[in-house]
Amino acid sequence: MDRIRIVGGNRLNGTIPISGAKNAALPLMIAALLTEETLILDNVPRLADVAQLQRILGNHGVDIMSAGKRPGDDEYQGQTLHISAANVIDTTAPYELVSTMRASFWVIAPLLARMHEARVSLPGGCAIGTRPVDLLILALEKLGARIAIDGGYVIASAPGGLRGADVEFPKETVSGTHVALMAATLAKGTTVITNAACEPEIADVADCLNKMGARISGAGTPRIVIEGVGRLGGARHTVLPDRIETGTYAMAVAMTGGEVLLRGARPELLQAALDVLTEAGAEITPNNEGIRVARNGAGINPVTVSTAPFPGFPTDLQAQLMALMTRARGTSHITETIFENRFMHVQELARFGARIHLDGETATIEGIETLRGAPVMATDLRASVSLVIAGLAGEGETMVNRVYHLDRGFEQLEKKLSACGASIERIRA
Ligand SMILES: CC(=O)N[C@H]1[C@@H](OP(=O)(O)OP(=O)(O)OC[C@H]2O[C@@H](n3ccc(=O)[nH]c3=O)[C@H](O)[C@@H]2O)O[C@H](CO)[C@@H](O)[C@@H]1O
Ligand SMILES: C=C(OP(=O)(O)O)C(=O)O
Repeated sequence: MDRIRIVGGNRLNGTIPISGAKNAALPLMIAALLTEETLILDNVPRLADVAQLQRILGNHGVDIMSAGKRPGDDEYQGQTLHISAANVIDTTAPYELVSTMRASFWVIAPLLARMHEARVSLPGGCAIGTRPVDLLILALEKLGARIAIDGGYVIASAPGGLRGADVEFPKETVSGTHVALMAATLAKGTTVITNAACEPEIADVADCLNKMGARISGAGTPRIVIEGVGRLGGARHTVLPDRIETGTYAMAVAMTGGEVLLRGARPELLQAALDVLTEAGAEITPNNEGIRVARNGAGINPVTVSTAPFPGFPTDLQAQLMALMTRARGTSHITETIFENRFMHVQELARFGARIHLDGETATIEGIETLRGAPVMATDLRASVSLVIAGLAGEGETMVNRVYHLDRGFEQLEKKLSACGASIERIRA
């Protein structure tokens, strides 16, 4: 497996283009199953998860054409996918394909809504907690689906089609909201989702569904109303910029010092994280090209932060913030409220000399002046990139093993960072 080698100590200076959001691109690709017409998606990031979802959709009989680059496109330009689910030939999503990626389970919603049946393996994904799918099943049952679990598969059917209903989530769930939203677009009658997740990726998917002919209002708020329609058609939609990639590079700059323009980033997608970075001592300046992040001279201030659903501080930036705080001038506290076991990076950050104490869902980080490079490995995507951030500041060499996880969510990470002066390279297996 490939590895990433970093020699720490360089400041970051330059421009980093921000890619399309993984967590919007995946449900948008899945939404193509709702129509026999072609859905065209622009700004789709080139990621392992996108490639894996292409395989999964291919197994259902979906045709995906990826348009090549045009003259004038730069090397970071996202791809354009033409996705056509004219003929769904198989409503089963098998274990071998679904087990590596959480979001692939969500195909259950469009398959049920359009084909009235689905057989989908229980999902895998990042090892950050138990991650049940009970709330997704609850939502589909509310919409009239019959569901059984057999041999590790969720078997769902709705012989006469789904029916609109009130779906009230007992806790906010991004996956539950995506599934309920997609399923309700083709249900008979009106669906009202309450306590819906408000993440920007949900609003982006709803925007695209509306372009396809759906009738959705309120996406991005806790109450979404969907009036079911008989069919959806084709559309063209651009994936919104990745707020987690944006926050990750902003933290990398705050860690190393320097000044970087995060091109194409949108501040309103991650205001809570930008506020924390300002408190930590970074200068954040949104402009019409993106967000400029700088830290010149000043040290890193400690912070106290709890993760929370949008618009709070995202759990997907928790590990990166923790890496940054290992070098703060004082003691920080970070509480993880979304996933019960999202601290796999703690023991790996300790290899750099970081001082972190875990007590239940709160980590106490005692900042130190100097991290030292080390061989490290992580078992999930955001934990892996937190090790890259630590490596960029660590004295000497860091080797990040198992980069498979990084490739799931960060497009051309080593190229983007080395273009800004980092000493970072991929060592191919
Ligand atoms: C592909 C994608 O978009 N992944 C994101 C999505 O994950 P994901 O959609 O899995 O996250 P959810 O919002 O659904 O999960 C939030 C919490 O609800 C729990 N839960 C969820 C569903 C369920 O049926 N039962 C249940 O108990 C989960 O275990 C977790 O503790 O949102 C998370 C929270 O912002 C992010 O960290 C992930 O990057
Ligand atoms: C946890 C993540 O992904 P997934 O939900 O696919 O595991 C993530 O994007 O940080």
